[in-house]
Amino acid sequence: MPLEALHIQSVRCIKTLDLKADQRWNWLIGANGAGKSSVLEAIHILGTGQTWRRNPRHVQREDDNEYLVSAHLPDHFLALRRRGETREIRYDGESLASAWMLLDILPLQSLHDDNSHFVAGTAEDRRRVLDWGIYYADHYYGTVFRQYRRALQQRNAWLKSGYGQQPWDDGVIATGEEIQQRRQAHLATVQPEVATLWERWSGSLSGLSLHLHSGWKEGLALGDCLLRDQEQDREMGYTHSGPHRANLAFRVRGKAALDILSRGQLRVLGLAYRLAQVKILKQAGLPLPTILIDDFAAELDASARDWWVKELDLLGVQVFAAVTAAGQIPAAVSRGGHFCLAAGQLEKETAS
Ligand SMILES: Nc1ncnc2c1ncn2[C@@H]1O[C@H](COP(=O)(O)OP(=O)(O)OP(=O)(O)O)[C@@H](O)[C@H]1O
Repeated sequence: MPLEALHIQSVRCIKTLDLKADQRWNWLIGANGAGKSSVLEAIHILGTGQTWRRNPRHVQREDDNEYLVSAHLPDHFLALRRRGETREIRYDGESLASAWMLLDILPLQSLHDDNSHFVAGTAEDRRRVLDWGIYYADHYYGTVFRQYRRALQQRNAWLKSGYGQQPWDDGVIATGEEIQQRRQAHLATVQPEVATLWERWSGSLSGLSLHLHSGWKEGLALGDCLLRDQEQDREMGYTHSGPHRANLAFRVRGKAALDILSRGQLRVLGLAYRLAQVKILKQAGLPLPTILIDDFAAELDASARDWWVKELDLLGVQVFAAVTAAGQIPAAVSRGGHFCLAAGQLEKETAS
């Protein structure tokens, strides 16, 4: 569901900002500190209820005591207001009970910092990216994921306190094994698409493979692992094995991508993965996300930028991308909205 218009109030350096969005390409242009990431983060907050790993209190503009982000979507209006610890989300005037619902109202694929460099990031970064794709491709995944999280929280609370009767592990085991199966099934679909996209860009660097480590000892059932590690888990006060410890490894010709690719190549590989996630949604006729790209040009040469925007253009998605100068925008996609920012304000808005 593309954004049609956006209103931001008191987010980071932005006092108030209104923009009319293009259905496809929206370029945020400005020097360092101009407020480009602040616009992208405001959209991210509206679509997820969460900030970009910052302390939520620092998102609010200094000297203001609440912030607001709202958007017109086709036939709908979505608004999120936060004052201190209180957050209110309204969809067509009705209060939303849970921020989870935002994920389906305004699907977003956010590419920023660790999310953009997730191939070289932490296992948690890669799990988050992996789960994002499965959430949108597999309708039941979100439910299983939440059930697992709840069961794991109960188990960990018991491990920490040591009081009362141990909760049954059945819930953790059943949902944990199911998460692993769904992740594997999803990767089987994504892998050929990633390989095709990667080879289209890299040419000679073929032989890409993805490997999912379940998060518990290979060859053992999750239940057996939990039983085996029970004493250790009690000593440490948390559960060592399960899909919350899974990892996704990228290999090129049998070697860890991290060891043989350059920073720029690692970013392209990550982007190929993110493009493949959207491609399989498109093939399945599912709603496509709006793509938020912070620091579009970082570590990419002109040919990598051209490759990326061409692939995004083929997908037909709405994009918001930040660049420090208009010259970084590839000619093929220089159409759309150009929003020039300085000191948190929109200085010039042009549309073609
Ligand atoms: N809570 C806040 N209140 C006021 N200003 C803030 C707040 N948080 C951050 N800022 C300021 O907002 C400005 C814009 O930051 P932002 O990250 O949006 O810039 P940017 O245009 O993305 O820059 P870059 O190209 O360097 O990434 C910075 O000068 C920052 O110090």
